Amino acid sequence: MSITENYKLNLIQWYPGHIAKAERQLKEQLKLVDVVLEVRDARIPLSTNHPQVSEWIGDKARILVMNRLDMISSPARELWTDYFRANNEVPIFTNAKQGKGVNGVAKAAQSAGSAVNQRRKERGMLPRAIRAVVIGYPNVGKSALINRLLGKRVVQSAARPGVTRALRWVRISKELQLLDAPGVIPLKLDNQEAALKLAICDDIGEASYDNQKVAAAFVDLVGEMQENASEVLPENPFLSRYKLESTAYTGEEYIYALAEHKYQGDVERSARAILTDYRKGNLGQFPLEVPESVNSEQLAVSS
Ligand SMILES: Nc1nc2c(ncn2[C@@H]2O[C@H](COP(=O)(O)OP(=O)(O)OP(=O)(O)O)[C@@H](O)[C@H]2O)c(=O)[nH]1
Repeated sequence: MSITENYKLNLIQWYPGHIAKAERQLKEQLKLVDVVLEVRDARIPLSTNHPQVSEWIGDKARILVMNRLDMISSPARELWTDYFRANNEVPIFTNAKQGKGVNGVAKAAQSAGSAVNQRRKERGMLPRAIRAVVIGYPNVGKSALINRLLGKRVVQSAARPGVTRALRWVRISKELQLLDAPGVIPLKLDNQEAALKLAICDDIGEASYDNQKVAAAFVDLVGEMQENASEVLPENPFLSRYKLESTAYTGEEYIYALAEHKYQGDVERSARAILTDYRKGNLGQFPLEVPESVNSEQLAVSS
């Protein structure tokens, strides 16, 4: 049985009308640009990939940005780099909060868009600035990336998922323009394994899930990763943080045991602490997905 089935998780956030509207807005934004900067959460590169994005982008140039570099380990980064290279993609890893890797994104956008000016030249037209848009799932760091590309804080960047609004062109350089409003990719939650990881990473609205179930599933997921992909994890994240060994418990039992051990029996507090600690990096820096041989689907399936 999979972890999500085990906890009867049914994570749903967006209404169909809301999804259709977000999709329409995204397609409008995509029509305006030469280059698409697609931001994913480096902790969950597959779960922050919407299966229809490639179709929506069509033949426009795409730069794949793996944000939250600071939240994964170096072996995880290497595994993902190799995985994407094998698929003919060169991901750019960024920490948009601190600006790391962001210059590389601007350079890549400019060179990816240079074909536009080549075509204009062939038609006897003058070159123009390359137009780009940042797109991605809610809360992956789109606004933070735009702000860093601009070098100042003009786009609201919030810890709350889904805080994004109206359209304007902004100049990054003489050669590069950006839509100041990021394109929000509607969450695809019919894959519950992916939805669980989005919830753990706070890339989904909090109202839509039960902290205790999600935290319990997270503990189980980490346990499976310790068995299958230990090279990307710290040795014993829960023991180090809470002085309470996790391996003897199921995720659900652990939430209760931790509540007794540290939070006067308050299970909700225990669950929230675990999720917050992962999101803040207090359990160490590690991803929830690794590619290929130890791939995420396998990790999500318990015996
Ligand atoms: N640790 C870390 N935090 C980041 C990084 N990038 C963004 N953040 C933080 O993540 C939160 C969400 O970032 P935003 O830039 O608002 O994300 P967004 O994708 O624009 O979100 P929506 O507007 O909800 O679609 C903010 O608290 C940022 O400071 C990063 O690389 N590392």
